[in-house]
Amino acid sequence: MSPLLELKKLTYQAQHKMILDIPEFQIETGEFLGIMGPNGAGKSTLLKVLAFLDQQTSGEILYRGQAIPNGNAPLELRRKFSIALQQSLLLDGTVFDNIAIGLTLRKVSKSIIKEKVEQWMELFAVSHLSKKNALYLSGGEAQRVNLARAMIVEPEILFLDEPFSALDFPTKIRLMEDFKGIIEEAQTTTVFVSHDLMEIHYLTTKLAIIVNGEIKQVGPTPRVLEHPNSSTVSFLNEWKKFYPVAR
Ligand SMILES: Nc1ncnc2c1ncn2[C@@H]1O[C@H](COP(=O)(O)OP(=O)(O)OP(=O)(O)O)[C@@H](O)[C@H]1O
Repeated sequence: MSPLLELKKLTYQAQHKMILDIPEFQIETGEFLGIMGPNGAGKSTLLKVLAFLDQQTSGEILYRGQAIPNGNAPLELRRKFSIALQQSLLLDGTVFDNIAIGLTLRKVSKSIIKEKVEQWMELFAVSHLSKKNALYLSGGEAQRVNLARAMIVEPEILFLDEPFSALDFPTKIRLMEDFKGIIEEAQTTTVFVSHDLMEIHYLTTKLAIIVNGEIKQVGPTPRVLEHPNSSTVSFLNEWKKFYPVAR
């Protein structure tokens, strides 16, 4: 069976600089892929290219074995993807309306929208905030609403760019626990950019380490963390001094 998404000979250049150079890479259905690497390594750029929010300079992206024309991913395909960023980018309106937006755009009936929003508000423990203006939420509440908004459309792939990084530690832990249960239940394929080894260790099943725009190591998360290769060992060992998941 073809991978869900596949990159072939992909490059991304900006201002004559090579930002990404990925000869091949696959994302399989159901995996929770972590992307980790130093500042400026190309993680967010890779996420944007994978989600068809930005165009590669050369190479191909295949969805279920079919090459997608660069810069012309059909709306039908883009609607299978959801993205949540570090900044929740909520709109001036109620929590209910913010979570509903993906369904409203898809012209889903009001009764189904109500049913689904209530279901997702409950899963993310924000039902009590339903009528509150989303611009006045705390950071943790806003990120719960952001994730509910991304999940309500039941995406085939969920793309996350550091969604927990601005949260204080207890808020982060509580949301990560809830989120992990939700993703496991929904079995959503997830691509997760993070700086934080604790988040990566707790959430992901597969880990790609990117340095200078190249994927230097990829494999099951425990294996990568326990057996860094010569290109990733210095990056991972710095982290492991403070978060000793494996030596
Ligand atoms: N459109 C652009 N024009 C110029 N440079 C760019 C552009 N897009 C990305 N870059 C550069 O590409 C490199 C990778 O950026 P990117 O944001 O993908 O890295 P990152 O790994 O997500 O970084 P961080 O961990 O700091 O968020 C950076 O040096 C950035 O300045």
